[in-house]
Amino acid sequence: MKQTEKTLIEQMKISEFEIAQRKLLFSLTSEDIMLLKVSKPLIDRNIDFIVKRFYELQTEIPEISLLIGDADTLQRLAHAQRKYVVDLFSGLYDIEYVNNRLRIGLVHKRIGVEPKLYLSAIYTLKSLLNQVIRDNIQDQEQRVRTLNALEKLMYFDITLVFDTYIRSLVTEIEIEKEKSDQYAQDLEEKIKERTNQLEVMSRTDPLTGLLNVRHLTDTLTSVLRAAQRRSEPVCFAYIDINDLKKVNDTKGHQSGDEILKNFAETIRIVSRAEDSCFRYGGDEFCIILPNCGSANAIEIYKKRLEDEIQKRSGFVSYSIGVIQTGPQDFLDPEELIHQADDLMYHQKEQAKIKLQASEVLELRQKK
Ligand SMILES: Nc1nc2c(ncn2[C@@H]2O[C@H](COP(=O)(O)OP(=O)(O)OP(=O)(O)O)[C@@H](O)[C@H]2O)c(=O)[nH]1
Repeated sequence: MKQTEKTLIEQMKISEFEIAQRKLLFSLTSEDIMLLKVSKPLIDRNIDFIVKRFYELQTEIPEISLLIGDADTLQRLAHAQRKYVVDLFSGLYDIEYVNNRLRIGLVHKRIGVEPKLYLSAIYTLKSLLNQVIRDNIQDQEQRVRTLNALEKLMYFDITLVFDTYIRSLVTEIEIEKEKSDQYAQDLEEKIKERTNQLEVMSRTDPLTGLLNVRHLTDTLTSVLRAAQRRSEPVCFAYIDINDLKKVNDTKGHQSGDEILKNFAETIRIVSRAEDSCFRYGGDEFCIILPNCGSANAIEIYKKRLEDEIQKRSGFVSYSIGVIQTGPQDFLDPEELIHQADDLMYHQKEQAKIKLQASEVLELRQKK
């Protein structure tokens, strides 16, 4: 249920029982109530004087005068004060009476009437009422008991006003706390998001979007451990683009970049979700192929790679070295990388020798 759907009395959890308890707390008896009720005609006769004098005294205090602000507000307040004085001597201090007192605390908090100003106003009002009672009730015993009853009722009222005033303060603090909790939560989420972005950035090669070499050894170590537990083979492929320097020198560095990006995309497309693709650096790439033997790596993976190259860019020449480790004995990550690199280099040399031989043959045939 929304706060605005509850009355102030409900919000403050003040029941008939609670009102009776509070009356008991101040020894506000039915005899007191009777005495106040009996004084009603006397107060009614003097009400204009009481309210007028009350505001004369109140507006002499600069702080209060400033708070009241203008003649219309003063008139509205005087009207409310008149009603309060009448209520004080109504003899009816029920739920509605309590609700009106509770509302005062709320309004005071809202418009910034400090407790000291409220208490001084109550003191002024009580002095004026006491004066009227003293001047007009001849019977000494009745006069003393009426003054006493009025004092008890005004204390009863003050507690109600303070209850809502304090509750308003607490609510304000709770709202601020909620706001700052929300702010802290938002901040935490932003930091988490930013940390994730930074982590992804720290793991990614900016040109190709593949993983960078920083995490190669760690990834390889955990893949090898998992493979060891499951007795599965792992293949490691080391790839180097051929003659990238020539491309850079003849077509420009940007063309070289395009080749690297295109090749990285090709690797990504042909790899499975469980494969990890790295740009090792420069024009070198590595792929970890878990649960894959070298026959599959060469017959299936390499074939898919070549098909995709054909499909995408036509031609890019590369050298590749694929080393299988496991499922029984496993090389350590450094050795695996080293062997794959060696094999790639050997294949590159072989290809160069083959190319040179075919160029010599071509030249001879031309002659
Ligand atoms: N465009 C471009 N070129 C790069 C980048 N990183 C490295 N290179 C170039 O790639 C070339 C790699 O050199 P090598 O692998 O020694 O030589 P290569 O020309 O590929 O010849 P082989 O490897 O012997 O086939 C160098 O010329 C580097 O400048 C890059 O991010 N962008």
